[in-house]
Amino acid sequence: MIQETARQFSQSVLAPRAAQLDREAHRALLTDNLRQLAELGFMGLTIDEQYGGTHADAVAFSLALTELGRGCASTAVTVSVTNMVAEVIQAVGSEAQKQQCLPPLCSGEWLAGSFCLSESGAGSDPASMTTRADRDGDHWVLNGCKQWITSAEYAGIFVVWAVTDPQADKGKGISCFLVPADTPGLIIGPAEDKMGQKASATNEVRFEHCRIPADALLGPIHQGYKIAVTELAGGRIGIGSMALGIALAALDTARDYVKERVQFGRPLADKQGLQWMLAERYTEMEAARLLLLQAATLKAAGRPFGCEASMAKWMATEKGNRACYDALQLMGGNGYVRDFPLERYARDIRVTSIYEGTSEIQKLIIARHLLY
Ligand SMILES: CC(C)(COP(=O)(O)OP(=O)(O)OC[C@H]1O[C@@H](n2cnc3c(N)ncnc32)[C@H](O)[C@@H]1OP(=O)(O)O)[C@@H](O)C(=O)NCCC(=O)NCCSC(=O)C1=CCCCC1
Repeated sequence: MIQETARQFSQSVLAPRAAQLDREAHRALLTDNLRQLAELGFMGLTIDEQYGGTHADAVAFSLALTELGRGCASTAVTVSVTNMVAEVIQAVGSEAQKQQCLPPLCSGEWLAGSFCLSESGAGSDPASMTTRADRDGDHWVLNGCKQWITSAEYAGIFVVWAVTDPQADKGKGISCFLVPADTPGLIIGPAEDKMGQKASATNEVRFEHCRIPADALLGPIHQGYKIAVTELAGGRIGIGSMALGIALAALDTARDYVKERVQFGRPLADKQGLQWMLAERYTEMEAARLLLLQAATLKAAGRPFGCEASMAKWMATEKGNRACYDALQLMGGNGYVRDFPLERYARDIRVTSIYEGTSEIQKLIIARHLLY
């Protein structure tokens, strides 16, 4: 039911608006998409009903993200990150923090949540972050700068990682905090001018003597890094699922095109070389789908799923990029112009093998599971 609802919304609302969102980096349309998705229950998919969530599982989350990715990547990534933010609050938050944050996130009162982990010097290696949280009486004081923060300019709540024990071994002195958007000292920089996913804002977020109460600590003190890597694994299912959706949209467009387009007196679809391109790419995306569903099934069952999530993300994003490349190639010049959506799909999918852990980081995680 969730998959079908996502599919219908994606086809009827997201896809017709996606070109305009892309061309104009159209925040108002994105906002409208997000409000409607919140009403349909997509902002707290795995959150308990008592907090306003949909109480579905990771499999439903994956299926939904694939459908949303087919329609509009800018919208899909915002849904994926906001669900990840809601999940971390549900997983490690106190009862008061859940009551404070989850209903507004799930209902759309807060348009989005932001996940503030990366810094300019701490991307693939987030444990080397330098943002500090220093205790001052009944408060923590945040100082530092986060980069590549999805949705920062319209997020209602920020989950922020900062060093609380600079003397500790690497990764052992980091804690996690909840910071509402209107907190003095939280400063949002201008949005990056990106290659794709243009309607989704990506900002720098600075903390300048940003005072938050002691009870803004999210989860146990100094355990923040473990919380981050655990949540990233779940987020990778979302990003991989979205990449699958973008790739399938590209392949479906190219498949329809080669059936119509006539060259040398026959439809392009009759050329075996082009048939094989489609056969290979659809097969790879089917493999990605099964890996994603395997990772999601393990997560839903409460079993370890980190390696499987990395395998699924690697497959969906690397092969998805290849699928978009080939789909564009199949459409020739028409793939390269904005009259058709292929060039947007190719730009939108590119970042999926970079963010939420690069393909190289996914292989590092997989290799660790295989070898140690
Ligand atoms: C895996 C990694 C490459 C390397 O980890 P290290 O070697 O530093 O840490 P290591 O020694 O592996 O681990 C620390 C503790 O943590 C436990 N644990 C790990 N995974 C898990 C897990 N899955 N579940 C539970 N525990 C886990 C580990 O056991 C260890 O605990 P211990 O100290 O032994 O008690 C990690 O750094 C990583 O992943 N980078 C990519 C970051 C990256 O992906 N950003 C993306 C930022 S967000 C982003 O890009 C977005 C883009 C747009 C959408 C929103 C987000």
